[in-house]
Amino acid sequence: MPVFGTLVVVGPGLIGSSVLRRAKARGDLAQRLIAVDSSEQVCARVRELGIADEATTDITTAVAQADCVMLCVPVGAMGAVAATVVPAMKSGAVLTDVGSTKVSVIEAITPSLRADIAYVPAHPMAGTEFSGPDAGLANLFEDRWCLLTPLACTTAQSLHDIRSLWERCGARLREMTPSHHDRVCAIVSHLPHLLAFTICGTADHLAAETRSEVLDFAASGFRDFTRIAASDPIMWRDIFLANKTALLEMLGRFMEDAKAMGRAIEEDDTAYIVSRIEEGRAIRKSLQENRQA
Ligand SMILES: NC(=O)c1ccc[n+]([C@@H]2O[C@H](COP(=O)([O-])OP(=O)(O)OC[C@H]3O[C@@H](n4cnc5c(N)ncnc54)[C@H](O)[C@@H]3O)[C@@H](O)[C@H]2O)c1
Ligand SMILES: O=C(O)C(=O)C[C@]1(C(=O)O)C=C[C@@H](O)C=C1
Repeated sequence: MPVFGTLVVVGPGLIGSSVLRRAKARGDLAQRLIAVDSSEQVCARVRELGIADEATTDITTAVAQADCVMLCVPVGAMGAVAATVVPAMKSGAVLTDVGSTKVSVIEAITPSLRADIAYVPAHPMAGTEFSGPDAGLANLFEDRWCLLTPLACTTAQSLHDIRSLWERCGARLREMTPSHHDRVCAIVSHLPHLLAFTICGTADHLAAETRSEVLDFAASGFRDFTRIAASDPIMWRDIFLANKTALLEMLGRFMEDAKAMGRAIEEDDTAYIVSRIEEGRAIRKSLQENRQA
């Protein structure tokens, strides 16, 4: 039995097209799949890939047919998209989103909400450095966490249905408050991206200044940073600005710890250096045991 009659995915990029692929592959997420994108090129590609029953730029006509609308656009676009989508939705339908930040997305969407539309904010903690409809994978969410931040306007039925949808995508589910979500993601996702973009920039500037070949020797350690540094600039600009408070708090904590490591190196404090490295190794091991690495 499908969770929804018609599921409309707005923004069938990496995340949206992964949901569509999973829905096509299983057949029990929704009876009918509609992809909506502001780009006609993206819609044409979705049609070629055959991952939706319909792909259109006509957002209001599409969402009027939806039992569930899933917003998969960059977090900075969520408010404007919701302002167009919500008035056109039919009574009793469910609105959900996959944004990487929750407080700002909820604040942006809330002014458009209606009493007869249930809203379930969600965030699948899975992705890659690639974007667009070609980047999606039917198994992207397998064994990954999907974080849900239910609100007063999240009915029990809508929460149950969105939980079922993500379970059928293979995800593990956890519920938390939006502000807790943003602090957690600031440290495990947003700060690592900030560090990756920064270290690549620093190495690149050094190479330019010294006209040297430093980057030619960027083999394994540095290469691992370059994977996430290849991520989409618009998506990450939006996330950094949307989660400013939590991200700056984590950046401050990180800078204190990095300075402490610097002092330990300066002072040949071997015990401190070893204990921090051992902490890092223990975290990697626990992720592996939890099948997250
Ligand atoms: N990439 C990840 O690793 C990841 C993981 C979890 C959640 N997210 C979140 O999912 C969302 C989508 O990320 P993605 O990586 O799939 O992005 P993406 O760039 O692959 O896809 C976004 C799509 O939205 C479309 N779009 C943009 N503005 C639009 C608008 N106003 N109306 C209609 N369509 C519009 C774009 O044309 C594009 O096709 C973001 O909110 C992001 O924070 C991303
Ligand atoms: O694996 C990656 O490349 C990702 O960037 C995925 C990642 C993450 O940082 O873990 C990125 C943003 C999301 O909101 C969720 C997942």
